[in-house]
Amino acid sequence: MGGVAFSSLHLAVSGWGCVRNGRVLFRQLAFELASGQALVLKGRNGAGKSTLLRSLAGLLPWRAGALSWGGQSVRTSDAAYQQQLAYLGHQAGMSDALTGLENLQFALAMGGIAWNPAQAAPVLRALALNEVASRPLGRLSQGQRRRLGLARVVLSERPVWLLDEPDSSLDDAGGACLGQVLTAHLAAGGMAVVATHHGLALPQALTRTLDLSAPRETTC
Ligand SMILES: Nc1ncnc2c1ncn2[C@@H]1O[C@H](COP(=O)(O)OP(=O)(O)OP(=O)(O)O)[C@@H](O)[C@H]1O
Repeated sequence: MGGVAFSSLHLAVSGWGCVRNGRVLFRQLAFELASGQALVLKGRNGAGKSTLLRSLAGLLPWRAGALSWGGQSVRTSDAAYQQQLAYLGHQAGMSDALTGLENLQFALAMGGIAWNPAQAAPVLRALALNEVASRPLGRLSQGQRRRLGLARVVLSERPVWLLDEPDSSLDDAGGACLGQVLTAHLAAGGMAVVATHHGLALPQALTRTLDLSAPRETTC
């Protein structure tokens, strides 16, 4: 699929805690990721997977903790940190009126990336989007929308992927595509934090799992 190669990246989270509706979802949470590594977030509905991802993306406040990128302490609002992130939430964050391709072009332009058809073609092909990407998003199925969201992440050229249930609505083939796309990203030196209720086809040696269900003080 080509794409950008990353190297010598390091993300560290320590003492991380989030509160929602006055309830502590987790505290003293810690993990580190280096180039080529993934953290899979597991846990029952409401355990806090989305909250953790959104707090790491700077979309929700966190109550306590420290974050470092490349050995330097950062805040989630810092541009230097934000520029590393590709976040995929439950919502696609795309316009139903625009076609899939137009949505991708717009999202990439917002991230300062010029549309490159030669670079986009293999990604669209790998995600089986060739036939549907020229249709308005509003006429696509949930799984097709999810694949477009993944295409946006892949084409973002960002090293840190924060993915909230990227496998939702995907069929078996889509799940396999997701595994390939993630594996290629890790092989290129990227990193990922991925929430899922299912199994992801990821290289085991490069993947750790953090279960937010039971413990309130979690180190990984
Ligand atoms: N918009 C919101 N406003 C207030 N509280 C919320 C909101 N969204 C979620 N919560 C609460 O925050 C807690 C954690 O929710 P979160 O969405 O992070 O869990 P999750 O592990 O991602 O769940 P799921 O597996 O269902 O996606 C839950 O108790 C939930 O009720």
